[in-house]
Amino acid sequence: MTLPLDDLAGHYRAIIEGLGENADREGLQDTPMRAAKAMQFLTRGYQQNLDELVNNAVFESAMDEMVVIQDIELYSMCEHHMLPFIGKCHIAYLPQGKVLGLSKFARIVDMYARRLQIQENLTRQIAEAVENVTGAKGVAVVIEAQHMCMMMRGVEKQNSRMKTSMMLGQFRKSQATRSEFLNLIGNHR
Ligand SMILES: Nc1nc2c(ncn2[C@@H]2O[C@H](COP(=O)(O)OP(=O)(O)OP(=O)(O)O)[C@@H](O)[C@H]2O)c(=O)[nH]1
Ligand SMILES: [Zn+2]
Repeated sequence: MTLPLDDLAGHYRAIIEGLGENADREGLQDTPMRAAKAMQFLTRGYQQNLDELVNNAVFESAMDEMVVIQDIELYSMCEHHMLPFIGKCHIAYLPQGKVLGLSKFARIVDMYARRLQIQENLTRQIAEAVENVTGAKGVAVVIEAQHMCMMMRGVEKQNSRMKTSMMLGQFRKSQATRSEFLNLIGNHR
């Protein structure tokens, strides 16, 4: 399902005028529709769902050791200011009979990142999705990101990063499992 763009473009025109600009001047004539398409792209996660995305790419496997997918890049939009936050996501899971197609981890990250988010909820949603799809004994997700709302405006801090983690199942119960994961992703960086 794709939402109609004309309404959104009209709202962008109002924003441009609200800024005191002339929406009809040459450089801005196509901007409302362009901006509407860009924003729809940046929030395309609303048009996706987990079942279609995974597309049955869950495979039987006797693998029962930790699997880590590291440094999945992430572009999201903060729900407070509608400004980007950008970073990396690391995912680990302990399979129990089933493994998930590698690309699907990145697709899950994107589906939830490409919405209006706060980093904490994004972290939790990714972890729960991986748990649901794989039935794993445990899932861990760490996100480290920089928020434009803190860099370009507000407190204007250029170097701070936010780290969030969500530990489910064995990663929550066992300090050793958690440490193994954090060591593997080099969490001292
Ligand atoms: N916990 C959390 N906070 C976030 C995230 N993205 C933005 N924020 C914060 O949301 C808060 C909104 O605070 P408000 O005081 O309502 O808004 P504001 O006046 O624009 O805040 P300042 O950014 O401090 O200027 C700010 O502290 C932001 O830094 C996020 O992903 N997680
Ligand atoms: Zn913000």
